Amino acid sequence: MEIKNLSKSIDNVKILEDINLSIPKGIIYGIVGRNGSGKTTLFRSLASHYLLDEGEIIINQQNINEFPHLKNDFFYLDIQYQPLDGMRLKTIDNYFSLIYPLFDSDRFWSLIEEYKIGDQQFQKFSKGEQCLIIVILALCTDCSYIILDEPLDGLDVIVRKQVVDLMIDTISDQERSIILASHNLHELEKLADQVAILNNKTISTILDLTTVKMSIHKIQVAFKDSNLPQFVREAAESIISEGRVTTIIFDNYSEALKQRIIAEEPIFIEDLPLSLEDILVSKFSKEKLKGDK
Ligand SMILES: Nc1ncnc2c1ncn2[C@@H]1O[C@H](COP(=O)(O)OP(=O)(O)OP(=O)(O)O)[C@@H](O)[C@H]1O
Repeated sequence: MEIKNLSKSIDNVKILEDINLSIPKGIIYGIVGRNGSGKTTLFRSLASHYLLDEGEIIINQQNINEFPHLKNDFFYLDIQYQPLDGMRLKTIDNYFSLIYPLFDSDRFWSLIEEYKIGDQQFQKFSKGEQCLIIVILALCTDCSYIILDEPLDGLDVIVRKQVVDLMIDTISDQERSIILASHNLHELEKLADQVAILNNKTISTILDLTTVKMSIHKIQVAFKDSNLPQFVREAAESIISEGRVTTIIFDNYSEALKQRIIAEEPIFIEDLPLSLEDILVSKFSKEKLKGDK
């Protein structure tokens, strides 16, 4: 799917401006943004709940406005409008079978049984159970693009794992993609293949996490006299010191650089796991860091 130059205003206020994204099949694509940055507006635009002011959405080289059947390729339940409240599972099954002619009812009931979900009106299920049901519903449609708004928000570790397993199952045939919003970077770093940052009404950065994680490196180091060698300062993207211990993020870390640091005889040097937050720091902090030196 290609999103080209998408812009959207609500009540004459520009919410999204010139969004460009390319979302391949078979991946989990994260959209990160602060509260109010426009994630839900983007999702409503993709799901054709909103008309676009400008731009186009292209699937297989076809504009979805010119080929309206392609709009059925998006799964998006706008839970702010509580679309399933009042429905029991049987009604939900009937409803989805009506909307999506290829809805797989057998699979729906077998997953409901597998995840031991009882039968009651949708609004009476816990948040985690509601989330599981929504992901199960998405999985049982034939939609290629499954949009989930904060799917793991507030779930305990067990339900979170169940939802994540279902998501991975969903994309495993390489025929579908999951597009999910989050403001929780830790959540996305384990899950998403690519992440787009929504900031100031537009996509400010797109990160391919697999590639990025190979080049960015985080270490903790301490030197006897607390002073960092100048070459380390110059190579670093981010430096945070607490007493003698300094945490450093490098873009383009190499074995040669590591050996050069070791040659300075630090008291200790240790590799640290890299988080998505570190990646963002490394991408955005260079200017600030230079100013601090
Ligand atoms: N129907 C509406 N009428 C007026 N303003 C709206 C409407 N929907 C969204 N907005 C405004 O658009 C901006 C983006 O809202 P949106 O819900 O898309 O953000 P979000 O990134 O999903 O936020 P959150 O992370 O808090 O869910 C906000 O400033 C919001 O007030």
